[in-house]
Amino acid sequence: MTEMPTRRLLLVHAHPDDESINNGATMARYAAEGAHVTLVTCTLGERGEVIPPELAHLTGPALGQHRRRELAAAMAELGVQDFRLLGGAGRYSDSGMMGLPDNDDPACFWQADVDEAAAHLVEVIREVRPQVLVTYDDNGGYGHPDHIQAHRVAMRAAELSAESGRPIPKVYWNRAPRSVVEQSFARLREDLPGLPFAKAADVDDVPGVVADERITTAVDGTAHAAAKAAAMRAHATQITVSGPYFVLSNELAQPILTTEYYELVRGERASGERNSDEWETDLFAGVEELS
Ligand SMILES: CC(=O)N[C@H]1[C@@H](O[C@@H]2[C@H](O)[C@H](O)[C@@H](O)[C@H](O)[C@H]2O)O[C@H](CO)[C@@H](O)[C@@H]1O
Ligand SMILES: [Zn+2]
Repeated sequence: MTEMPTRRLLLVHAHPDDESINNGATMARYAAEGAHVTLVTCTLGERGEVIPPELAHLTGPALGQHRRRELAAAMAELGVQDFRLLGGAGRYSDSGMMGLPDNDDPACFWQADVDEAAAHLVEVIREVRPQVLVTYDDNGGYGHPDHIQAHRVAMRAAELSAESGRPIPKVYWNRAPRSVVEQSFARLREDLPGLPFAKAADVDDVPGVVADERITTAVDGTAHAAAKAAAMRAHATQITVSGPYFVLSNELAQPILTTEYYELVRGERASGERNSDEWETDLFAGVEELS
């Protein structure tokens, strides 16, 4: 059995595309640096809207299988080889946007038993033994049921791991500092006339936007900007990219962030001081001393 790399990162996401949007630069950077990056995706996004007209016929399981191929293509762009579906392909289906009757589908992730779903994730944690876990905040970033459930399952799995004597040293939520997002949108509004997009989204449309003070960690992935954009392009049913900007099927332009931001919610900041002005610059900072 080949020796696992010293540094091991586990990310838990709701649909194919979330990993590239939220963490594409971080994943590419750590994979390039030799860390073991494991992605667990909870559904195949079977209820997603489809952007390209020539693919508009794809719905349900056929869309899910297509998005599974998009995910594999995106992982190739990021250099990530370990990517899995929670409980195996098709175990949990896309729940649709909050409030829709789709949310009541017994097979959808929103209806999943959290402990049962977390047990599938604990199996991955026991195998990979990650020092760092990344997931969404308790609102799933923007209130989508699958994102909220992914948060609940990831945090429950971290709790179960700790209870069994295998705590994950550091747990982070995806975040975006309001000042950085506001500056990015100011540039976007200036550039908008030259883009193939008609409208800009609002700052608060960006998942996980919080006051700068909530941010603990900024991972500079600028060197991997091209890989992140290519990974987002690979999710062609969901994302259209133009330069440093993208739209989802709602056609509202957003900036592609290549420094990606996090809030440490379990474990100790490397500096050992909470609320210090200095942001961590490495998710693994201090881990060696911890594990
Ligand atoms: C980024 C993300 O989580 N996308 C989800 C989301 O898709 C959005 C949804 O279709 C919405 O109605 C559109 O306006 C928006 O543009 C889409 O991004 O929800 C889908 C259904 O659950 C999911 O498949 C998709 O991955
Ligand atoms: Zn999603």
